[in-house]
Amino acid sequence: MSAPATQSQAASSATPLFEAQGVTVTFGGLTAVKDISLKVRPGEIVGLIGPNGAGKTTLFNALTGFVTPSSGRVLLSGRDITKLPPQARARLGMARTFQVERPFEDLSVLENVLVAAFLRHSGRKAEDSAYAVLERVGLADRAAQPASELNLARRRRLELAKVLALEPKMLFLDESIAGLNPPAQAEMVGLIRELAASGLGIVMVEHIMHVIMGLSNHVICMAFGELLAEGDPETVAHHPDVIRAYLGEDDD
Ligand SMILES: Nc1ncnc2c1ncn2[C@@H]1O[C@H](COP(=O)(O)OP(=O)(O)OP(=O)(O)O)[C@@H](O)[C@H]1O
Repeated sequence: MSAPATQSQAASSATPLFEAQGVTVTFGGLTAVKDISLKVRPGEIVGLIGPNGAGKTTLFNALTGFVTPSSGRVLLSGRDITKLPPQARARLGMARTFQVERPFEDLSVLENVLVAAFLRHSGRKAEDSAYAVLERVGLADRAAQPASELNLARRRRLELAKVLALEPKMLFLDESIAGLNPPAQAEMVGLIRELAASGLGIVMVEHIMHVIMGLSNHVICMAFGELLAEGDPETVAHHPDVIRAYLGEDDD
């Protein structure tokens, strides 16, 4: 840590891993997301919060290529990917989970992960990679079990395993924790922390306030499509506009 940064290290830390610049999304006359910007560096977790209908999912979709912004830019390692579809972004190292996990129910846990692992590797290497990912998420002992037999907590971890098998640099997590019981929440929180510590950049949408505040390095709060407040969790949690926006909302 004490050695001076080389020029290339300095350059790479100057360019965020992922960046959104003034992203706006309109549906007909409705502006669902207005002029939102964010940066994510390797190992950093950015949390998106906001009351229902604030535009979080729409922003998330715009960041991951499922919706095209009406204006603004999305960059991965400095490269403009605004117009790239999700599959092309996946090849460049971006992966997302979905709010409702959709495994291939009839396939085993391992086979589900293999489907993704084969997009990166072939033959034995893909199998080794899939096993390694199952170890990482704590599902190795369930490898042979049909996905349909997993409980919700394990289905969430399988969803995560499938995206990790794509070997992303940037991970987008859409409510991976909501709906889980407290022990399963704690497990998922630990897992997400480990993923960030291993150098992944993470953007997460989550309704459970104490979870997102505990995990995020930087929090962005939206309301009516616009930025309401951003900063470290403490600052955002105490921001009067954020408190006002959440009055009457039962977040957890
Ligand atoms: N495909 C679409 N067509 C038209 N309007 C849409 C579309 N998707 C979202 N909207 C509208 O955009 C606004 C933002 O919705 P969005 O789902 O992004 O909010 P959210 O913060 O994710 O809400 P929640 O927390 O309830 O999931 C809402 O008014 C919604 O009705």
